[in-house]
Amino acid sequence: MSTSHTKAVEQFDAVIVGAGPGGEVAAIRLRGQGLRVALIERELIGGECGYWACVPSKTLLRVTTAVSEVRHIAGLKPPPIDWGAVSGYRDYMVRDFDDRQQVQEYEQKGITFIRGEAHLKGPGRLEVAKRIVETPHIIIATGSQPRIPAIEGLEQAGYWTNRQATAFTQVPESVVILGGSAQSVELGQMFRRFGAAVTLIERGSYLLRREEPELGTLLADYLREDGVVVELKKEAVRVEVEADGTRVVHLNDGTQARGRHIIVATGRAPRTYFLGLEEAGVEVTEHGIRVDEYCRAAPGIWAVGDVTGIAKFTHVAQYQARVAADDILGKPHPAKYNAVPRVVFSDPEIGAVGLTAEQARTQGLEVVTAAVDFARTLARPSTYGKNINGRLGLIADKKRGVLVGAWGIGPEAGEWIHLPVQAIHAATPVSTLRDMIVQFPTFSESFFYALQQLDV
Ligand SMILES: Cc1cc2nc3c(=O)[nH]c(=O)nc-3n(C[C@H](O)[C@H](O)[C@H](O)COP(=O)(O)OP(=O)(O)OC[C@H]3O[C@@H](n4cnc5c(N)ncnc54)[C@H](O)[C@@H]3O)c2cc1C
Ligand SMILES: NC(=O)c1ccc[n+]([C@@H]2O[C@H](COP(=O)([O-])OP(=O)(O)OC[C@H]3O[C@@H](n4cnc5c(N)ncnc54)[C@H](O)[C@@H]3O)[C@@H](O)[C@H]2O)c1
Repeated sequence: MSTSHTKAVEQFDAVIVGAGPGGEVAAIRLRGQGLRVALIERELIGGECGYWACVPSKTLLRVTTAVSEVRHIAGLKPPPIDWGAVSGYRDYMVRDFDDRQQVQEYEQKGITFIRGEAHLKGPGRLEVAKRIVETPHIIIATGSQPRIPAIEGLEQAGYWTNRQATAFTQVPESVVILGGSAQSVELGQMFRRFGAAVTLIERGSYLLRREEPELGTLLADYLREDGVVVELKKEAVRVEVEADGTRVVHLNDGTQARGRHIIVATGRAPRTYFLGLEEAGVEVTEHGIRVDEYCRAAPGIWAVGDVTGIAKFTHVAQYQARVAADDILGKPHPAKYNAVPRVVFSDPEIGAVGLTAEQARTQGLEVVTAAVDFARTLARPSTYGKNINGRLGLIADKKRGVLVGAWGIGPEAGEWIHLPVQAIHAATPVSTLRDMIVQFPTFSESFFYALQQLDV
């Protein structure tokens, strides 16, 4: 019998913790099959992606890319940037940090939305906002947060993460960015093109450490052409603030970088600390919640998205959400990650999928590669504008006669990289791909020419 001290227990078929891209897709898919679903979110529906990551950064980058595109076209002059209008559109795209309409839409769908931070309280039981919910199926979709390196003076000096770096109201005069991967490259080029002086500090020997090294080298050249100072093989060891607010970042080679703000973009850590996961039998490593190929983390618990640390992309969070939801619905199919697209929205864009040549060799494959230089091979670059170039590389397993990886840099790479994405996903034989007809003059023709070169 319940007393005034005992909380009423609410029962659901499934409870999803975190309403980022992963949590949203899982909730809608399960509700679509008639399950009683609760969706718990401690901040805003849409997660990091919707407010402080993909959406604002791509909205802002589109402006600087469009202006730059004009520079390449004969007879056009770059228009001035109206920052008020730009930031107004960014604010519209992040819904002015207001998700009331989303809450209503979920309720109309019959999903119970609960605002608050969820804590696991035993098998199938969660506490949130002074409510107790029970369910046989919990999906953890709590995302990731910035990994802050231990650098003397950094905490005292203060720093920006992706949150401040996508929600800023005035373009700073200068920034120093720590890290040299997707976040830093996108933010660095964006700030530079909005007029800030930018220094980017990466401890590795090339940018985009998970990609084909050639991509990082080409990208560094493009960033330097924009005026970004790219410092490779360097690390920050100490930070101090001068009287006028300038942050001075001392590097391990005795040099320094100076800026009004420091942006920390040195990777992201899983958001797991408050959930009580270990007690529930979930294994948590520094990369995230360990899951099997069905996104199962423990009996009655699934995990999807950044919190798994498998591949921190919105489309992967959404894919894993479909995998976990289908498992719960009794239609299991294992997750496959061999054809995940990885796009960096720099200018020119970077697209990649599958293995690098080095990774393929490490796996013992009989690796053959081919690469195509756009300006030398295609008609599209010169019809697109002046001084347009790009490159596409393919990596194949000669023994199986299929592609296992691809990388590209050039205008719209984020679109045409999906040709190899589909080929790798479907394991289409190279001999079949070679017979494909590709529209003239497009950047996609590079795929056709690279295929002809492959020794498969
Ligand atoms: C600057 C930047 C740009 C990016 N750009 C892209 C891009 O262009 N394309 C792309 O694919 N990826 C991009 N990413 C990565 C992308 O943002 C993430 O992969 C994606 O947000 C992961 O989705 P998720 O659902 O796993 O987590 P999140 O989006 O982090 O959402 C998790 C949600 O869970 C909530 N939560 C956490 N703990 C609890 C709790 N205990 N109780 C209740 N709620 C909780 C959080 O408040 C959050 O809303 C970018 C990342 C950054 C930092
Ligand atoms: N377009 C996109 O899809 C997109 C854009 C931005 C971010 N993301 C995702 O967000 C996640 C986080 O991105 P990220 O770029 O922060 O992380 P990352 O883990 O990809 O890269 C971090 C980089 O910081 C460097 N680094 C770490 N500590 C350092 C230090 N003390 N000094 C100098 N360099 C240091 C590392 O060598 C590495 O190159 C990624 O997994 C990425 O997939 C995706």
